[in-house]
Formats: sequence, C-alpha cells, structure tokens
Amino acid sequence: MEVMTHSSSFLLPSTHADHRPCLTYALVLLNQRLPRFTLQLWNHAQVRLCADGGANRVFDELPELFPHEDAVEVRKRYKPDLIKGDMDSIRAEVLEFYSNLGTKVVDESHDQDTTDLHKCVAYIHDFTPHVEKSNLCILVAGALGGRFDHEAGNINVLYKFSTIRIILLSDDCLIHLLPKTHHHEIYIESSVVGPHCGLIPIGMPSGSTSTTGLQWDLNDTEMSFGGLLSTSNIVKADKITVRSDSDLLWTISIKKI
Ligand SMILES: Nc1ncnc2c1ncn2[C@@H]1O[C@H](COP(=O)(O)OP(=O)(O)OP(=O)(O)O)[C@@H](O)[C@H]1O
Ligand SMILES: Cc1ncc(C[n+]2csc(CCO)c2C)c(N)n1
Repeated sequence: MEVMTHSSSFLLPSTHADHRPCLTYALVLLNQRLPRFTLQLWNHAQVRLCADGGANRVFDELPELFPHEDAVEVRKRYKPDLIKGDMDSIRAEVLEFYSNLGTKVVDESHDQDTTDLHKCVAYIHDFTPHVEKSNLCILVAGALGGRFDHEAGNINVLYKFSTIRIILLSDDCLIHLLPKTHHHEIYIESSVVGPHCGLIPIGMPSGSTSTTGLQWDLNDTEMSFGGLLSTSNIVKADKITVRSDSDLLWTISIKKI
C-alpha cells in the first residue's frame, strides 16, 4: 500500500519550512476569531478564501496584528481572493470593501443545505486541475473550538472530500483524516506541535490499527465509540506511523509559543 506523508511545516515561518511533502496550500478563513498564527498560514497559501462571515474576521482582526499601521493599508495588503457562502453573516461594508478591491464574490444564498465551508472546499475542488489535486492541501482556520454543530459540520467536510488533504485548525490543535487507502507517516515539527495527540475512528469502528512513535502505541488494536479511543496519547518520536483498516482522525496539539 502507498505511503502518505504528513507534516505541519505550514505552521513554521515560510523561510523555515522544510520540503516534505511539497504541497500547494489554499487557506479558508471561517467565522471565528483568527488563530494567532494566521499570518504564517496566509504566507504559505497560494489562494485565500473567506467563508461568508470569515471575511468580517479578516477585515476586523488582521489590522490588529499590525497595530502601528493604518488599518486600510493592512486590509489592502491582506485581501482575500474569494468570498463564498450564503452571505447571511458578512457585513455590507466588508462585502463592499473587498468587492471594490477586486475580490471575487460568489453568493450561494439559494443553497441552505450545505455549509459555507463546504461551499468553499467545493470551489477549490472544482477549480483545481485533476493533476494538481494530489499536491493540494486546504488549511481551514477557525474550524474547531466553537459551536459543536459547526465543528461536526466542519469534520463532515473532511469525509465528504476525503480524497483532498484538508486540515482543520484552531488555536489549540489541528485535525485531519488518515484515509484507510494509505499507510501514513506523520512528521512531527516539535517546535510547533505536540506532544498531545489522538487517533479517533469517527463514523465506523476500526477493527485493526497499528502505530509506531506514540507513548501508547496501538498493536492490531480495535477502536470504537463505546469502546477504546486513543485520546490523550503522547508523541515520542519525530515520525509517527499509522496503519488502519478504517479512516481515522489524527489530532495533535499546537504549542503556545
Ligand atoms: N462557532 C463556530 N465553530 C466552528 N466553526 C464555525 C463557527 N462559526 C462559524 N463557523 C464556520 O464558519 C463558516 C462561516 O460562518 P458563518 O457564521 O458565516 O456561517 P452561518 O452558516 O451563517 O452560521 P449560522 O449557523 O450561525 O447561521 C461556517 O460554515 C462554519 O464552517
Ligand atoms: C436536515 C437539515 N438540517 C439543517 C439544515 C440547515 N442548514 C444546513 S447547512 C445550512 C447553511 C448554513 O450556511 C443550513 C441553513 C438543513 N438544510 N437540513
């Protein structure tokens, strides 16, 4: 089975990033307080999207990161490429400001059956050529640590688009899917992530999971809700390996530096 490699180098300043794996990043900003490392994500990304009210966060909070600069100048420098959603949360002044700067706006207020994050990921999916999809990684800022229905909807997007690399981020942790179609090698950037981690089988039980590099490694172990979950585990090596017969969620803490 093919090996899929994972790394959190997008949390490092661009100049420190290693080249493993060599990915193209897209950033989606949601309607929650921007994580403190938003500038790192922004600088790593080739394209930046705001999901509806996420545009208010960029408008209001990005200038706070440059308190000695004129807010309008900062907003012009950090302009999203696209705003997409059902447009019930973005403020009129924010929509007008970014439209005037040339940000593309896609109003999908007719669709009340998919979330704004789903709409943004679908856009990236539809407009990324097939050959480039394997190198694509979507970083989602503000996806965790808020309302539980939103968090569950955000996790569901990982499953709906399980062939695309998508990483959900909060200030405290990141999560992504480890598809059962691959063996996994997770490279730990120990200056920015860890040591707390977890492996969680959402959706269906896992009959057999084996790992290396964890304090409590799994060895052909069964996991399920109602049974064992690997929560509060600890990374003990620079590389973690995971093999499972089910899709698993991997989560690791982000350090407060
Ligand atoms: N509290 C939260 N926790 C996690 N994710 C959130 C939260 N609030 C918003 N989001 C994410 O940001 C996206 C855009 O947020 P926005 O507030 O514009 O959505 P909405 O669909 O209008 O929300 P609501 O359910 O309040 O009407 C949502 O689709 C969701 O993915
Ligand atoms: C069974 C069911 N439950 C909830 C919603 C509501 N809903 C889900 S996504 C969305 C858009 C949010 O921007 C809304 C309003 C629905 N349509 N169907």
